Amino acid sequence: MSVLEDIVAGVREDLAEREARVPLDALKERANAVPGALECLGRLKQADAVSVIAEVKRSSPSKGSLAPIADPAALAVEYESGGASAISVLTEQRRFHGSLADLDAVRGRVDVPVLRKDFVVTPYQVWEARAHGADLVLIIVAALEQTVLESLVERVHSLGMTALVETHNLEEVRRAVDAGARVVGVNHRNLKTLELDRGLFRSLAEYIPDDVIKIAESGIRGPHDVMEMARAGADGVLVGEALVTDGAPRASVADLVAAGSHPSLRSVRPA
Ligand SMILES: O=P(O)(O)OC[C@@H](O)[C@@H](O)c1c[nH]c2ccccc12
Repeated sequence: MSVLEDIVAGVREDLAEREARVPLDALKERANAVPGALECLGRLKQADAVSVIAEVKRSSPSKGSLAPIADPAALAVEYESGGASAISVLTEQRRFHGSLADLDAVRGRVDVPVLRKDFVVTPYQVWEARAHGADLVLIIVAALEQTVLESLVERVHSLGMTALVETHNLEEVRRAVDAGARVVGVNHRNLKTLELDRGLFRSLAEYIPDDVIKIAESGIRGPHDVMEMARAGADGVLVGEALVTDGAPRASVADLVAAGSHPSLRSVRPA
């Protein structure tokens, strides 16, 4: 079993328990009662800037424990005041030590879009994301059959949210685009082997259509990497570890944001 399959198996078990507790109808009612999802496309693609999606992440299968993060909302507020375009919240429990309670806490304290970062395999989880105030939902191509992928992306969009469709190779980029993705992420980390390839975004970017927003994910260490991703065509970056481990999240986000609008990048951006 790959790491990804193992994680998804755990996610399905936890999901069955929640489905037994909160029936879909009740979830839908709650989803319809919360404020509508924020528009995300304009925030993720900005002229002369790289959007920074800053992540609340305690732990990961590749690195183990990263930071305790007793107050995820306080961290998210720091990210927001540093200039983050969106906040990513891991809600997977077994490997990443996240929860829907973290999502609720963050949603309650920031005004920027919030991403539910999990291993989404059924529509129930999409309703859950909306019911807990998410504006963006991560959908991982490698975890899904094409028909399921298409229906999940459609469900995310039909609930007014935006899907961040994550890929790891050319075939997955094509599948993401076919499924109607408006935002495609390239994850430098392979979720099946946990290996990191920082050159991956650069090699796949040209296959993502111009009208699709491009996000480089994982392994981004600092301003230098943000500039490199911008030169390779990234509209945004998704950063977790570097921000949760360095002790000055607001300043670190601000440094990444500044790097993304560095004057030297003007020549690489289409006018
Ligand atoms: O902590 P990093 O290396 O900056 O990575 C953040 C983010 O890209 C990573 O957490 C991630 C990207 N895609 C995922 C899918 C599932 C879980 C986690 C992820």
